[in-house]
Amino acid sequence: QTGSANTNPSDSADDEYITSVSIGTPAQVLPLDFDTGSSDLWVFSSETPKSSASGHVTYSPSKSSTAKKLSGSTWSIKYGDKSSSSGDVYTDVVTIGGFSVKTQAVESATKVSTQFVQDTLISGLVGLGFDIGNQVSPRPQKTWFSNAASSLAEPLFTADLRHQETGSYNFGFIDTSLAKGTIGYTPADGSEGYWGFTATGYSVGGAKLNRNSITGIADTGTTLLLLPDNIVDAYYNNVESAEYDDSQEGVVFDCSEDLPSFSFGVGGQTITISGDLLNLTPIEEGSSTCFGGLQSSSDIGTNIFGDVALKAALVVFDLGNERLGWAQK
Ligand SMILES: CSC[C@H](NC(=O)[C@H](Cc1ccccc1)NC(=O)N1CCOCC1)C(=O)N[C@@H](CC1CCCCC1)[C@@H](O)C(=O)OC(C)C
Repeated sequence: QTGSANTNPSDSADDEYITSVSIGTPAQVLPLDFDTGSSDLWVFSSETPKSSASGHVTYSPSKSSTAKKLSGSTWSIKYGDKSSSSGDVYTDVVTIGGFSVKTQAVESATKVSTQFVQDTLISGLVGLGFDIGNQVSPRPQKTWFSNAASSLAEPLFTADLRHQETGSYNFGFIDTSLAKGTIGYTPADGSEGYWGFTATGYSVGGAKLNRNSITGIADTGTTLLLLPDNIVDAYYNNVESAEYDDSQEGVVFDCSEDLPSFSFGVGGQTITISGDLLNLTPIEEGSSTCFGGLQSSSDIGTNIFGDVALKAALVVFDLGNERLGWAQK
């Protein structure tokens, strides 16, 4: 068996990607953000304070004949951007891209931080990280993918995120036609709950790849490509108008500048992110100053190959073989 779900950028900056998920009987369809950087499936629900839930699609377990309360279980989660949520837990049928998991832990939010209240485009997250990262207590729950894996044709999923167009999350199969290049595989380290891996080097503007290990995570839930300062500086030294903007907390530049590409080596392949993918968006509507898709990882403590990098590739999250595959798109 397999599953295939379309995913769409939330806004003109591709800030996040939205995928429709069906929960319960009859199906309640919610727009969720698939996040390989976390391992909890949680939703805005009938238990979320009305003031916080305003403008959001919500899940009502009481309206689902297959919902069951997981009594005594609670959850609480905090993300890299300091947003947070918490609540209690139900199990219900969850269908993604036509594939159903009958008894999936659906974490219902009784509290959500301001960022989530304001982001009315999503009603929660589907964590696609490793089960060890799940935040339900006293008994951690499995992710949707972990529950699905044993029934899928192959225990893997692919992410095909695209700039300002519809992409896909495919489960149980690899559609190689989505990629131009060969898929290069490298070991994935799930010990922290994320999809960790090591890139073998980088280059700017199509120059020869210099060799230096960059250890980081493949994270569909992070907008940017976040790398060490020395690499960020090496890139922006080629962008004449680039400067650090304190209020934007990142490097900005003239929107009119042609940006060089950025490449990194992984699994014996070279993934090249085109210059236009590295211009994220004007800092404000109509501004001629733009915000860079490549920024420093120094205040996070880990390098993150987020959506800006993932948009350049077809990425295979291969749980069965504990490896990540990358192919140029
Ligand atoms: C350095 S880690 C920062 C990362 N967040 C982000 O990347 C958020 C995602 C977002 C987009 C739109 C609206 C709201 C939030 N974007 C962000 O901080 N941006 C500021 C810079 O300009 C680009 C947008 C993050 O916390 N990712 C979470 C998932 C994320 C999904 C959206 C809701 C908030 C939580 C997760 O992947 C995570 O914590 O990863 C860990 C391993 C770092």
